[in-house]
Amino acid sequence: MSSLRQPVIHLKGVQFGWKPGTVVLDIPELLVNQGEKVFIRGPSGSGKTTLLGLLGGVLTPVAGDVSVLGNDIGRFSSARRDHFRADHIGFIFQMFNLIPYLSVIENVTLPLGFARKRRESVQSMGVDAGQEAIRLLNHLELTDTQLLQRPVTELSIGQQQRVAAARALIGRPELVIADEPTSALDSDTREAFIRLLFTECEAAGSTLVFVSHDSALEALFDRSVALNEINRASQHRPLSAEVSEVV
Ligand SMILES: Nc1ncnc2c1ncn2[C@@H]1O[C@H](COP(=O)(O)OP(=O)(O)OP(=O)(O)O)[C@@H](O)[C@H]1O
Repeated sequence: MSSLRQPVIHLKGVQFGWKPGTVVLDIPELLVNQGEKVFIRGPSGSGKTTLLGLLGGVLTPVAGDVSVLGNDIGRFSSARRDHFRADHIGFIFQMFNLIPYLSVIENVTLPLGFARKRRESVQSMGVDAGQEAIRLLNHLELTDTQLLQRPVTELSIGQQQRVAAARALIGRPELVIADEPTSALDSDTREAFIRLLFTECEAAGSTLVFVSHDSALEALFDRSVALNEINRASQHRPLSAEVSEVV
């Protein structure tokens, strides 16, 4: 059951370890409200990507609740989590994960093939998938029509990053998760990208969780969360022996 008043993310008593007896994350509570743009910072190896894996239902906690849009996704079956992720969450990965043999537009429309809800969202706008991809790409300042037909491998890193953002945003997912998508860019380009991303998240009503170790970016966001401050595991407290490995 979901309602507009529920937070988009609510982690409660969440623990995760990659191996039995080890703990990477031990987070008593984390709340992110609808429409917030939250920056999560932490040094390399502090568990930022692991946290995003839990939020996206790619990983499941060994203890606690991972509630996304009012759904305790840690208790979903793997297939249900895959559907939930496709329908409700847009990801921007550090390495972008674009498909090299597809064109720019095909890369952007790709998630719609797996996500009925996002497909319907595009249909409800009275446009087709290709038109919506072009609209988003134009908003992200990729306007050269010839470039949009080309394989993504022919694009610069900054251009690929904006393609990855358009792919995450298409179909207006409620949650957009970005994992260090600016690390390959200079600081001016980084900030310009983040501002474009904010504008599009606001237009779509999407909540944004953005992870980075680059604290120069945090002032741009509504809120900044230091992972080490909310994560008791950063004090190297071992998990209880009965905790089993998470696959
Ligand atoms: N697939 C995995 N199997 C085992 N251990 C892992 C795996 N992925 C990450 N880890 C470990 O979990 C810890 C947190 O890693 P994670 O990638 O979440 O950190 P991070 O904060 O995102 O780092 P970075 O900023 O370098 O990307 C590290 O000690 C890492 O070695």
